[in-house]
Amino acid sequence: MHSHAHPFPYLNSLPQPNLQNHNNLAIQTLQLNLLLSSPTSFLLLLAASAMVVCSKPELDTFSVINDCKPTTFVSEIPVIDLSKSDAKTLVVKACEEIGFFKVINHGVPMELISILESEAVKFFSLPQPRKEEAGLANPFGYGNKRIGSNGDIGWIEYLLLRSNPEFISERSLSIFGESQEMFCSAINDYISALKMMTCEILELVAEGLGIEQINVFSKLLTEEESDCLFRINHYPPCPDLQGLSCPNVIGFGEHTDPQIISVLHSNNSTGLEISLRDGTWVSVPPDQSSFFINVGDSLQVMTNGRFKSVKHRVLANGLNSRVSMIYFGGPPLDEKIAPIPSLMEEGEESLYKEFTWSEYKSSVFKARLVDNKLENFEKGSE
Ligand SMILES: C=C1C[C@]23C[C@@]1(O)CC[C@H]2[C@@]12CC[C@H](O)[C@@](C)(C(=O)O1)[C@H]2[C@@H]3C(=O)O
Ligand SMILES: O=C(O)CCC(=O)C(=O)O
Ligand SMILES: [Fe+2]
Repeated sequence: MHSHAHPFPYLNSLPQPNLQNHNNLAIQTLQLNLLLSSPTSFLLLLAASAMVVCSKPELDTFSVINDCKPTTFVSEIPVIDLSKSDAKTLVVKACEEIGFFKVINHGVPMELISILESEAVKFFSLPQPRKEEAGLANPFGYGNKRIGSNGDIGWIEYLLLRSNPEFISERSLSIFGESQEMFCSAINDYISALKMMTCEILELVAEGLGIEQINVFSKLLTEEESDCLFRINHYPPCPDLQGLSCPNVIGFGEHTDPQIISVLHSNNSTGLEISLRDGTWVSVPPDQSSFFINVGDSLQVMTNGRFKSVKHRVLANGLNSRVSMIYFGGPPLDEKIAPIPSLMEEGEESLYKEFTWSEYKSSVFKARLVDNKLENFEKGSE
């Protein structure tokens, strides 16, 4: 089960970028040297390498976090080894206690991840008008600073795509230009590897919860009409933060993901933070060889609140370029989102009204990031 054999024919035909340290250590060092020796060349280098350069007036519109609190790196992020027999118990524990965990021994080939990430970096390095040819995110396409359509902004640029192969090939020409064919298969293979791993995790969840039908969650992602999304986020370094003492800017404001589950990979940059049950924000140490899993709102509902979707956010900074790729596992539009009957104790009632994913989704997409989107779907609310 853990040696997923995917044929990735293009892997050998591509130059293999070394993304171990894909935070451009070299570029960063160069930037620092240039800044000291020649501020003009420094700015030119940034314009060429960092794509979106922030200017002071623009920065005023972003939420700069400069409170100098030391970053708390959480030590207790659960790490689940998918090849171990205790995985199902640990996954359930992590979903109950934090709604967030990291998986290792996941079976997704590192080359697949690296290739996609380096293609993404190439895309984000294109001139702005070229990136906009990908079509502006409303909601799908290239987005820059605006997140959603209700006024949220962040220090971010991104590609938001449907995860089905037809959509990817339809959009790939405008997004990836000449390298589209290879890229298109890399992205489709990445998505199918992620889907397979996500289903494996959801089956562990079902087993760990003692549900007989172990594909009760995973089947929602494998159905033809599943509503899964794929997102690549880029948080460029924000040079104007460099003079500040403890500089951070909101890259992606706090929110929960509305789907069932989200699977995140990032380069070696910090920035992701999760909110623990006591409300403290903790920074998630990056790990390029692992995936991070978020419980989404829909899984919260399907477990009648036993699992809680995790609040998270991303802080960008003055130095590092963060690249993250997230697969969002969503059910078909007409799927009823409701507690799994076998999970309910005798006499236990659903905490939520009846609704479909389509109804939830339209409500979510009218909301701001920070809003508690499930509130209107709780029993007892208007
Ligand atoms: C402000 C928004 C962006 C978002 C749709 C929303 O109206 C509220 C939820 C946001 C979110 C968060 C998780 C995913 O990144 C996302 C694609 C999703 O399904 O819900 C985004 C939406 C988006 O960026 O369009
Ligand atoms: O970019 C990240 O690391 C997380 C972004 C996120 O939470 C999202 O896209 O929903
Ligand atoms: Fe998210």
